[in-house]
Amino acid sequence: MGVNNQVAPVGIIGGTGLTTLSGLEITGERVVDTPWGEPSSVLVDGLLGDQPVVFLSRHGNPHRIPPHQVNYRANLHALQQAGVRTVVGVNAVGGIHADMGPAHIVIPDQIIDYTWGRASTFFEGELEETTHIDFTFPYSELARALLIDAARTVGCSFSDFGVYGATQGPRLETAAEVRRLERDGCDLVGMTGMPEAALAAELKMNYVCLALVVNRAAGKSDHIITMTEIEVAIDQGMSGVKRILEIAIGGLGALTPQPS
Ligand SMILES: CSC[C@H]1O[C@H](OP(=O)(O)O)[C@H](O)[C@@H]1O
Ligand code: HPA
Repeated sequence: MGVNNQVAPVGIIGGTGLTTLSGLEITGERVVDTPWGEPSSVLVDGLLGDQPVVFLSRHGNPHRIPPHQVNYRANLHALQQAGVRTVVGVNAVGGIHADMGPAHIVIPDQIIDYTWGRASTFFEGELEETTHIDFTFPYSELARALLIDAARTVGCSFSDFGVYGATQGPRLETAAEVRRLERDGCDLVGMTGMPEAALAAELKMNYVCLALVVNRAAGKSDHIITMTEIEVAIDQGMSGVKRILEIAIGGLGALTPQPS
């Protein structure tokens, strides 16, 4: 994996708080279908600066698809068909690590999957051979480096590491569940990180997560979690997420696909 001069569109999957991407100069919208069903939203084609982008809203637009019912396979397949080689998954998360409070941005380096019952692989049905992809490093290190450099330039509060614990949802966790996640080594908790990351890897796409902490995880503050505090953190932090994307996007577009 490296960089080249051929520009491919970058896929951005927007999550909670990023149903549309302001700043994207929209050039078109496509309703697409895939062998795995319909993606969550239309594909929005546009330019972020000079860089072609394909934007997809993970929970639909308006936000209506809960995390356990997102058709992750259709979303990733649709982006691949659109020529995307690199995908940025933007995620709202709960912070477990003490330094990861509301409006903090995290570019995680690892993930633990606690989800169940989701369609989590393209390798099923009548196959010619069994395939086991390597998933040691679930996020593209080159893409992470670009986001980390961009976050430094923005000067926002961010962490360049973090283990994302992907829970089933749609309910939030109990305090004891969060303590277990912490013992397991999770720094963040969200509901959509998997199988999105693994499906991108199966398609040999570069995948990276750009996470915005929108609340302290259950039991990690002196109050229960409210949608109001989440909305406040989104208002405070999403502008930083967008600035990071704007700065990193050209470099992300130049990344080549993962080697076979
Ligand atoms: C209380 S908000 C929970 C909701 O937000 C996150 O979505 P996304 O990762 O798409 O930004 C989380 O995973 C849940 O789906
Ligand atoms: O606390 C949380 N838990 C799971 N997913 C989340 N998405 C935002 N906050 C959270």
